[in-house]
Amino acid sequence: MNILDEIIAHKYKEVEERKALYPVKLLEKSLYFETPCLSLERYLLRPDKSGIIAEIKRKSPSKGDINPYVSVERTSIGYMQAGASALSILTDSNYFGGKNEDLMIARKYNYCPILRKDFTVDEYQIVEAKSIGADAILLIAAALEPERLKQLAAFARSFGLEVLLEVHSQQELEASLSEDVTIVGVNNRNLQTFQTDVALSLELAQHIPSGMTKVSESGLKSPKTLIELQAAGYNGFLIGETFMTDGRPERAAAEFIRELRQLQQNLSLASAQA
Ligand SMILES: O=C(O)c1ccccc1NCC(=O)[C@H](O)[C@H](O)COP(=O)(O)O
Repeated sequence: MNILDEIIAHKYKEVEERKALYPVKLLEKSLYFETPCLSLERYLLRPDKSGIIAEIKRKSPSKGDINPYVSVERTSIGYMQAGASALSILTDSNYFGGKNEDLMIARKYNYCPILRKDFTVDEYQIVEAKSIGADAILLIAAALEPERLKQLAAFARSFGLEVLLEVHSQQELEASLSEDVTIVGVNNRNLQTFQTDVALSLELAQHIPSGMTKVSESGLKSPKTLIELQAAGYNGFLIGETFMTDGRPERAAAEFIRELRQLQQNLSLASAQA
């Protein structure tokens, strides 16, 4: 069994337990339930922003502990002050050390789109995502049958949540697209080997229908790589480890974004002179 299959099998059990503990009616009483969502897609396309979705990730199956005692309040505020476009909060506890409260803290302190990064397999988790203040959810093509994925995407949209569809191949992409998906993420991490390779994003870019917002996910370590991805049509960049392995993730993000802006400025100067 690969790690994704293991995570998904565990998630089905976890969701059944949560349904018994916190019935949907209880979730619907949340403070955030009636609040309109902020559009992740719109923020990723804003020219004044970096396109970076900065992630809070305490641990992972590939790396073990990364930053287990991170302050979500300080880091999320710092990420946004550094120029991130949005936040990604891992709420899976068993494999990533996250919790719903992390997202609720990020929501309390930031006015920006928040992606609930979890392994969504059931409508219950979508109601939960909305109730804790998320603006978007992740649906992973490798974890769901295409028809099931489309049902969940439609359900998410009915709550105003946007969907980031995560794919690893052209086949997954073609099988999972629907009118409810406008943001496609290519995950550069091979979940069998845990190796990351940005070449996958560069290769799949041409197969993502125009009009979709493209996000490259995982293993993004340098601003130069983002410049290359931008040239291939990517507007969004999901970054976790590169920031979280620094004792001060928000400082790492600020340095990264400063360097990115400098590279972008050099490029536009060069093209103006040409
Ligand atoms: O990160 C892992 O080890 C992992 C293993 C199995 C499923 C998902 C996994 N990661 C989740 C993510 O998608 C990443 O946290 C996200 O794309 C950011 O990646 P990175 O910048 O490399 O931390």
